[in-house]
Amino acid sequence: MNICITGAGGQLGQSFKSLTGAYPQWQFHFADRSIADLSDLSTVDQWLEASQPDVLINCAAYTNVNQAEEDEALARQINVDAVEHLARYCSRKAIPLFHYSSDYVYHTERGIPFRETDATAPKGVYAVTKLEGERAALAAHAGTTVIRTSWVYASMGHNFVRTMLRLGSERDELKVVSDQIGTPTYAPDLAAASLQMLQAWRQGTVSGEDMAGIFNFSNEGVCSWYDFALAIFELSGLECTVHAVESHEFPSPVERPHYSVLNKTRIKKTFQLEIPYWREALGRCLAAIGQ
Ligand SMILES: NC(=O)C1=CN([C@@H]2O[C@H](COP(=O)(O)OP(=O)(O)OC[C@H]3O[C@@H](n4cnc5c(N)ncnc54)[C@H](OP(=O)(O)O)[C@@H]3O)[C@@H](O)[C@H]2O)C=CC1
Ligand SMILES: Cc1cn([C@H]2C[C@H](O)[C@@H](COP(=O)(O)OP(=O)(O)O[C@H]3O[C@@H](C)C(=O)[C@@H](O)[C@H]3O)O2)c(=O)[nH]c1=O
Repeated sequence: MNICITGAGGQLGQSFKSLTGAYPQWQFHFADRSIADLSDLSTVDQWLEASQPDVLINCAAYTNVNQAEEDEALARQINVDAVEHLARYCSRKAIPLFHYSSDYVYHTERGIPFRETDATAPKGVYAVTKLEGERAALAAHAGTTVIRTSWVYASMGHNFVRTMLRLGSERDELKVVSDQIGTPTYAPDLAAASLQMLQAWRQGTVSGEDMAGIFNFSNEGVCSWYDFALAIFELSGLECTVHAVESHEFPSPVERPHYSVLNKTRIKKTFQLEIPYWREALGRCLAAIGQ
């Protein structure tokens, strides 16, 4: 089976790369932006033609939440138009498409872990385009699997863990928001779960129909960004005093949700997944970084 993966240079894309050894029965084809540029669909089509996917996994996205406010056209091109294009291709070929979305699409004041069927109310260009991208993909191809995830980090790339380690080594004190609650997701755990889903489908324990649609996924547990920062410094042994602040004390052009914890019952039950606790996953990430 040919598994083709876009956005190979990102956190999730690289995490898939690190797991290929566990699936010797499958052939993986990775494309970063230099091979398949989602803002130039002819390069995407050429790569698809050459690699002939049996499954397509889209890890490419415009993910800079603040910058997206100024780059709306590009964010929409990558997070919506290109996703619809990929979904149309998968529909024509009758192959599964895996695509990723964000906890930021929910953004309502529910205060109970969000189920996939709950109302959405995204704020800001990034979150709005992520929701539009999900909808476009699901409308174009019934065999689309959308995984909504949150607070993704890895030992490489741009993420909160690496930012905290950098700032913590430069400063004695940091201010971190304590009124935004969610769950971190270690990118290799998300990649591993995605491959377990495909394996269940391939082995016939889960049908293509049951694999399609929207699923939430994050690590287990709940924390604020402040708690997350404290854990990063505690587990890495780096000394830095962290002050809990409210969101308005860390000004940003985009409002983040105060609560975006995901209910993961659907993915756990459908695929019999055991999901690691966020602090344990953070420990593995810090070990991989060498902290
Ligand atoms: N990061 C997070 O906190 C969260 C991410 N998600 C979603 O999970 C998915 C994976 O995110 P993650 O791996 O963390 O994100 P990253 O930002 O680490 O990776 C995104 C990748 O997309 C690539 N990309 C951007 N523009 C293009 C383009 N025009 N053509 C081809 N590739 C492009 C980037 O390439 P380059 O390296 O060249 O810039 C980058 O490698 C995304 O759908 C994201 O929206 C959901 C919730 C949280
Ligand atoms: C660096 C820093 C951030 N913060 C706050 C800002 C923000 O509310 C929170 C996290 O910072 P980030 O820059 O990682 O935030 P952000 O880029 O909004 O992270 C989001 O990225 C997109 C792609 C997603 O889909 C989301 O799930 C989420 O991971 O911490 C502080 O309070 N103090 C700091 O020193």
